[in-house]
This record gives sequence, structure tokens and C-alpha cells, in this order.
Amino acid sequence: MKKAILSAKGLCRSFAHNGGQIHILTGMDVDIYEKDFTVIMGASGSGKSTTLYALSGMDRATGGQVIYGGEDIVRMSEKKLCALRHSDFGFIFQQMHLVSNLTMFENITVPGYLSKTRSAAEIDKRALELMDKMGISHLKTHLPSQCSGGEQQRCAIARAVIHEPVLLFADEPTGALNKKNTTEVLDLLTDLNRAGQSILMVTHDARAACRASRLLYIEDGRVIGDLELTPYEKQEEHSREQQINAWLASMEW
Ligand SMILES: Nc1ncnc2c1ncn2[C@@H]1O[C@H](COP(=O)(O)OP(=O)(O)OP(=O)(O)O)[C@@H](O)[C@H]1O
Repeated sequence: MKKAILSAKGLCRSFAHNGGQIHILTGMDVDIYEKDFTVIMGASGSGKSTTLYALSGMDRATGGQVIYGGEDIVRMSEKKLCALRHSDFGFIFQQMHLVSNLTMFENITVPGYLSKTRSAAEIDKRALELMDKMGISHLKTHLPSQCSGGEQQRCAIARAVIHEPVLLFADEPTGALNKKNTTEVLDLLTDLNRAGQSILMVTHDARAACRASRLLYIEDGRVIGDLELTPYEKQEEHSREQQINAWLASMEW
């Protein structure tokens, strides 16, 4: 039986707007399971990113619960939540947000030191291993501005997993990349997931969704579709895309 890492119950997120409130998440119930590559899809503006931020504690829900490790992170103190995000979660975004005056190696190691989960020597060793695995070890002393978008995103992924997070959150990680770089980044995420990394990713790209072991579809602030998939295999990509496209069509995507 799968183990739930995160459980959202009655999750709500409203925003103040024009003197009123707009309700984006309206009582979402969802479990995110260990070792899954969970992908969230839905129409533009349906609340995919809002869900990711509320589940990860990057943003605070306005109602309901997000249970992680037996605690409700919606009601956790800011200090404790900040420590939890650093130690247990990893984040990748469409924009890489690398620090421009740090080298690629430093961009990966500095957050690792801050996570305080292992010694500086262990972080350095793991950073070198990750750079090697991600094909960017020759860029150790380069600044981000001296690297391509795909290389920067690979660096951002290494940074996000340097402390071996329990759950990796990814918000449109391929949104700013060309086709070749998109495939490389998706291959890396697939490899990480095969090695046991639990991932929760938001995307509007059906090709990226193909990598999922579970697809969630959001509408009107709730999960209305939940599709279990076999682990991704490259040779089955075409039939998998067909299966996912048919499912998305049934969701009126
Ligand atoms: N801080 C905010 N204040 C007001 N409205 C907001 C705020 N943040 C998000 N929203 C609104 O919430 C809705 C959902 O936004 P969200 O970014 O979660 O959608 P999404 O499904 O990820 O969209 P997309 O696929 O276009 O990126 C949008 O209508 C957006 O305008």
C-alpha cells in the first residue's frame, strides 16, 4: 500500500481582490504519495500553482489542513515552516532563480550548507556527483549568465535535491526551455523519481505529464480527475501520450 507524504483536507485559498474575495481552492482533498511522480494539470487559472504553493507551505492556505509528518503545516509557526521547507522540501520553478554572482557549484552547495542536514564536505561531494550526473560538471566555476537555459535548469534541479528532500515540488520546470532542453530536464526528473525521489509537478505540457506515475486534474479548486499510470518507459511514449491525451480530453482540457 502506498504511503501518503502529504494529506490536504478541505484545502481553501482565497485572495483579496477589488475589495472582495476570490476563492481559488474551495475545499480540496488530496493525498500525495511517497515515490510517486505526481503531476497536476488543469486549465489555465484553475489553481495549479496555488495548490502547489499551499501544499508546500510556500504560501499559507486560508482554510483546511495540510498534514505532513503528523502536523498541520497550515497552522505551523513561520519559523518552523521555514525550517521544514529547507530540510524536507525541494523546489524548482520555471525561472531558475540562480544567484547571479555565485558559481554554478556554489549555487548548488550554499543552499545545501544552509539546510544543515549534512556536513559541508558531504554537501560538496554530493554536489560534484549531481553535477556529473546532470552533465554540468565542466561548468563548476561558471556563473549562471555563462550557461544556457537548460544548463541553468539542471543546476537548479541539483540545488533542489542537494539535501535529499522528502518531496520535490516543481512548478512548470520546463516552461522556459526549448524542446531538447525540455527532454533533458524531464529525463533527469524521471531518473530521480526512478531512484526513489517523490515529485509533485505542475505543468500544462502533455509531454511533461507523460512522465507522471499519477495525474491529477484540477477544476474549480478541487481535484476532479485522478489517473494512475505505469512507470514511464521511453519506448511506450507514443501510446502513453495517446492514453493521457484521451484522459485529458475526457476532462475537457
Ligand atoms: N495573489 C493573488 N491575488 C489575486 N488573485 C490571485 C493571486 N494569485 C493567484 N491568483 C488567481 O488565482 C487563479 C489561479 O492562479 P494559479 O496561478 O494557481 O493558476 P494556474 O492553474 O497555475 O494557471 P496557469 O496554468 O495559467 O499558470 C488565477 O485566476 C489567478 O489570477
